[in-house]
Amino acid sequence: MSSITLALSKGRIFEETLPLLAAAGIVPTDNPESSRKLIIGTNRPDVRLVIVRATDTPTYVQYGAADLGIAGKDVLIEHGGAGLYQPLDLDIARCRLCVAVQKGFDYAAATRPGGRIRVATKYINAAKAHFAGKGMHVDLIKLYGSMELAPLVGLADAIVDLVSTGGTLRANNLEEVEDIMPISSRLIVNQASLKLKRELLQPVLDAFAGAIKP
Ligand SMILES: Nc1ncnc2c1ncn2[C@@H]1O[C@H](COP(=O)(O)OP(=O)(O)OP(=O)(O)O)[C@@H](O)[C@H]1O
Ligand SMILES: O=P(O)(O)OC[C@H]1O[C@H](OP(=O)(O)OP(=O)(O)O)[C@H](O)[C@@H]1O
Repeated sequence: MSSITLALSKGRIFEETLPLLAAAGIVPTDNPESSRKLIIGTNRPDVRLVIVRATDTPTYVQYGAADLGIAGKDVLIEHGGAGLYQPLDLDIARCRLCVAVQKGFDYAAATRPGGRIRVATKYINAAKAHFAGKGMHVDLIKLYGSMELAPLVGLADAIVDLVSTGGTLRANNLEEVEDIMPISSRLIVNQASLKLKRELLQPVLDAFAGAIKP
């Protein structure tokens, strides 16, 4: 029997995907927050979930280890999108990619022509494209999390990070100085799976499309 595997990350993407799964008649048998299982069954014998790190989701789908998955646009930009079909913006896990600095830092002066700043980020590709678009040279420092700390301890002048409520920036005496782009999560599908398993995948894609909040 043919079956489909959906790659999801724990936390906000899993939580916000539950209603979409329900619309497709799919109910997970375990909650990854309380279970240590990485492969989770569903009420449907032909559908299973694999629980991966958010940044790994496109890789599982690209290589066909999962037929489909849900990943943030931020993650997709860094991955590059090779081998992936991206049919739907699910409009979940919404936030925005921003440049932020410590309050009081003169970003306008530091970014004048000829200026050079150090920028810490997990989002190297997106940051590179943003500053290249402004015609600026920046020194990028790759971090894997807690970017907000970098300007506070002199590691960088600015960060490129995700902002939602702004609470994390405020708590760390930082302020947003540039809005780069809105971010939400997209459905991604392995291109070969879409051809070979269309009969199983299409109803799931259609149900997700119908369940997206207007
Ligand atoms: N504060 C936020 N509000 C809304 N959406 C967010 C927020 N932070 C991140 N996201 C979105 O949710 C996705 C998953 O975020 P999550 O925090 O679960 O993983 P992560 O910790 O960024 O990734 P990893 O575990 O691989 O380091 C991100 O890729 C982004 O698109
Ligand atoms: O504007 P806010 O509402 O404060 O949200 C912004 C924070 O959310 C994300 O972190 P997340 O909560 O995912 O933590 P993690 O990256 O360490 O998992 C992001 O990296 C910011 O730190």
